[in-house]
Amino acid sequence: MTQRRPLIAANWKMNGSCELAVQCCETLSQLPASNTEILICPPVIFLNDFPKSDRYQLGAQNVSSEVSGAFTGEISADMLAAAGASYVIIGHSERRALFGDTDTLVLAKTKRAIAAKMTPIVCFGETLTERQQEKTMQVLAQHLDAVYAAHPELLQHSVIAYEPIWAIGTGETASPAQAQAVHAFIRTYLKKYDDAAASKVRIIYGGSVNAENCAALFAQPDIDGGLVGGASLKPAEFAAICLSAQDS
Ligand SMILES: O=C(CO)COP(=O)(O)O
Repeated sequence: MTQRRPLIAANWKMNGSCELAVQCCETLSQLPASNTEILICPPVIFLNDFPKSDRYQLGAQNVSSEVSGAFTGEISADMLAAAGASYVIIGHSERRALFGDTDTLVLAKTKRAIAAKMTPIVCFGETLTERQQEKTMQVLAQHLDAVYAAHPELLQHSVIAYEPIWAIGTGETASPAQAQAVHAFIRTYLKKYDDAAASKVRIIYGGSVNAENCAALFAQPDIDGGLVGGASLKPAEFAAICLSAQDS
């Protein structure tokens, strides 16, 4: 890791309970103070089950692209911020694949999050077929362009998550070298939008991160933390992952 502040984010997806929230707080509150930023993104219904703490921040897993109005089932950026979310995950591959989150929506949601003073964690990643066809960088470039080409000013307010779709929930992680190569590509590519912001932006890795494989990933120069799914539902393992980021 580098001079950029490490960020370890838990994406609970549609899992968890208020009991897990309580357990998670207790476990994280025992961690020694450090420079690592810890973030929990539970289903929004549980945001209020987390007591305020300087050990962790809270985030959401999605946000409406609209400000307010007749959008049944949606939650606006201002509402999430008022509920205590300081981050929001945008464009997760599950949203893109299952809920129609297009590049256009990802851009609109990113703008809304920033306008509400939240930090968007904007997710990008290739499918297995795209990787096998050696199209990873091309696909990423296209999706990065969709958000940042016309709006380079958004980059300084963003966190980027690289989540290869073939590594999500499969137990198959990108090797540290594979992940580093893509993170370095993303950082270099982003320099054309804003050189200073590209050096500073945190690029976190997601896809089967666990307590065993995290140290080698976090030791890579362009990997600034992790976006953790399954392993974040086990408080002790998530705490171990957070500790590992402190040591790297
Ligand atoms: O999608 C992810 C985080 O957003 C990764 O999920 P897993 O850690 O369960 O593979």
